[in-house]
Amino acid sequence: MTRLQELLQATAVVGSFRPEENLEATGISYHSQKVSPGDLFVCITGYSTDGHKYLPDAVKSGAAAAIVERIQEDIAIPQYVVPNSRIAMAQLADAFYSHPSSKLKMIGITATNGKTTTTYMTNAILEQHGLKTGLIGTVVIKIDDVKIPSELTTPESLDLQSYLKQMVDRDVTHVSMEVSSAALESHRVETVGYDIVCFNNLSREHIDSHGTFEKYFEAKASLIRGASEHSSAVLNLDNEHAASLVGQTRANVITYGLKSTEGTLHCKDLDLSTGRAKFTVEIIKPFKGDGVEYTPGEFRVELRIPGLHSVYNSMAAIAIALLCGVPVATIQEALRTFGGVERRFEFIHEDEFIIVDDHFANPGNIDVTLETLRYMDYEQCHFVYAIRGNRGPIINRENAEAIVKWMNRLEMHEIIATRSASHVNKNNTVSDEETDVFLEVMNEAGIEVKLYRELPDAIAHALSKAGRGDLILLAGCQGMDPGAEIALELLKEPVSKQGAEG
Ligand SMILES: CC(=O)N[C@H]1[C@@H](OP(=O)(O)OP(=O)(O)OC[C@H]2O[C@@H](n3ccc(=O)[nH]c3=O)[C@H](O)[C@@H]2O)O[C@H](CO)[C@@H](O)[C@@H]1O[C@H](C)C(=O)N[C@@H](C)C(=O)N[C@H](CCC(=O)O)C(=O)O
Repeated sequence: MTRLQELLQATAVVGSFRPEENLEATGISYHSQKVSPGDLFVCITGYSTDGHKYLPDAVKSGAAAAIVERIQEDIAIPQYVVPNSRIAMAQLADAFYSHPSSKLKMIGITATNGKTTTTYMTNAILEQHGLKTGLIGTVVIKIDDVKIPSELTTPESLDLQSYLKQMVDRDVTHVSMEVSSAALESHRVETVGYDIVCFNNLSREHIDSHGTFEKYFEAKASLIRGASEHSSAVLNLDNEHAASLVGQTRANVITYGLKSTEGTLHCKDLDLSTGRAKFTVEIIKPFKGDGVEYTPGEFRVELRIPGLHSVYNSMAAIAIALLCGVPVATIQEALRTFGGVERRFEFIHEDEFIIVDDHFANPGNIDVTLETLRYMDYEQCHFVYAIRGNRGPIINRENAEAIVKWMNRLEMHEIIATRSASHVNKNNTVSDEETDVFLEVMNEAGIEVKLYRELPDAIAHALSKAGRGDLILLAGCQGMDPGAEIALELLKEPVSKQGAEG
């Protein structure tokens, strides 16, 4: 319980209605269905509805006072006016939970692709070092050994601060978290004091919610630009957007790159022939980590997970771990055993032929996945693609163009596609328009498309063609992701029939 007057010091109150001096807030809430008696209810003007409309419901559930952008005169509880409720909520939550991020080593990672893998890798290294860790991201919220399924990539500020408080209470010291552009734009991480921020890559995803690519970049860049002089910014020099931020932050900048040799860390002698990466990390410029001073030198790294994208993700995780003072031998061991995240270039079968499963969400992701094939030794690739649904034809055109670009480079002339809705969740159906734009791009490029109604038939076709040394790439299959499951099931029995095309 916190005295409301004290709590309100945390934010800029510009007006009030029926203010009360001695009120106590038992909690904070922003959804009318989650209000507990005595709560301070924050009315948020949302994208789809307006939280002010739900103030009567919140009062019925016992809200004692409200934060509003506009006074609701017909509601008799004390109301405090703020210019922006989302910012106010972030500030109030931070104060209510006693500023938990200031008691934790906070690592915030942003990127279009690889945020989940990079946070998982970072967390794996920190755990290998014997630290008590927290993890916040798309898949899970991990509070030491307690795991809670995630609803968003980056939680709403109130939930985030509550998780951080629970981490403090359980003696967690280091937190790796994914920071989405949506979260940055909607002030979810406004009051989080990051010790390390990282920007790995940027490509055209989520532009729909930001309007333009520039706005999307600006949202992501704000994580780096807003970092304090006491923090470190880890930037990928090979990505022009990340590199452009080098001179735009007060943070101590640590850079990495495969192509660029100008930065702090350089990845060289890269071997991707088995798909799994082996490389040397060269410390080019001296820098400081927690309790350690690094001088120029080098060390070898072997990843269990494949792909060029994993190399970039691991370079980010290595830079972060070094900044946290984790010994090189611990980093090497953690990365050698790190098993990866589901559906991120996941080897699901390795025998006479290989089957790789990948979520393939956007052009940036397609680029890194297909570029990995360029370095791998295999006979033929059988490419099964589940056309993306529910995101409109623009992203499907861009995805198709990215696929064509790489199919040409890889000299692949056939793609096995499916628009089956049975394999996607209810929010993710594939429209005719989305399918047509894909077929149009393939047709223009002279690529033969074997279009199957059902994913199992498409996979069965690939399996019937696969020979010794071949690679089957299962790509796409958004939603319930049973592509891998179907393939493994089909492998148990001889393929008797090919599916119905059409
Ligand atoms: C576009 C966006 O960011 N939307 C988020 C936003 O929703 P909103 O502003 O539309 O909220 P709203 O539905 O209009 O409601 C307004 C207010 O009324 C309240 N309300 C609403 C209904 C009701 O019955 N009672 C009630 O009190 C709501 O709690 C809210 O406070 O605020 C909500 C509450 O925090 C979020 O759940 C919601 O995320 C939605 C589900 C979402 O899909 N967000 C995506 C875009 C997102 O954030 N994605 C990123 C990942 C992107 C990436 O991978 O990079 C993420 O971090 O997850």
